[in-house]
Amino acid sequence: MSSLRISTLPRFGRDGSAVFADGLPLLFDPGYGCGFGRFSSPIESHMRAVHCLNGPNLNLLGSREPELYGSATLASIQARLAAACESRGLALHFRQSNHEGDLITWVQDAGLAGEPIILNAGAYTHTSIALRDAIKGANAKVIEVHLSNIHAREGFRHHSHISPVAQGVIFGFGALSYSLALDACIALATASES
Ligand SMILES: O=C1C[C@@](O)(C(=O)O)C[C@@H](O)[C@@H]1O
Repeated sequence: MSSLRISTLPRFGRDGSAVFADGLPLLFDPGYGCGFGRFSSPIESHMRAVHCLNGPNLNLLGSREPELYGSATLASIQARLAAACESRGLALHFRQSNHEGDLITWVQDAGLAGEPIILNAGAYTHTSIALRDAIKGANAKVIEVHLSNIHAREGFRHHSHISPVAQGVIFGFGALSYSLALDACIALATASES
């Protein structure tokens, strides 16, 4: 799996100079091989994989309270993220479980591997101190997502145990929340390495 490059990859001519598919040459190299001529700053990230973890009842998306969660199924969200990841050379580990312990194990594994997580913990968002501790304990980089606007709903959904240990939170955009979270993951990884 190649590392992420938010650009076309250059080809190398016989003389060793780099040229993009559109004919533009590599204009500068800041010393670590990721300076592309059309950009003023390095734009390479070494992020190789993204985890998308989904909690209880999200397997029912599509038929579950569509007025709140929309008509997209979890499989269609997975397909959309997989295509976006593939086009960027990233592996996607997409999982769903109705069991808190599964989510904790997956968060630990991704966190210890240094790989970012897009996390929709479902109702565990509002109840699970154990999940919060897993994020903190494994130093996991988490972007919390929700399909619905949890702050426009019942009071018990307004508190999240995840938010204080997340890098950021995206909610209220339906299935688009996931795509926005992936963009945020990539932007954060890119920024942290430039
Ligand atoms: O299961 C869910 C879905 C949810 O996480 C969302 O994506 O909007 C919001 C939670 O409050 C709820 O328990």
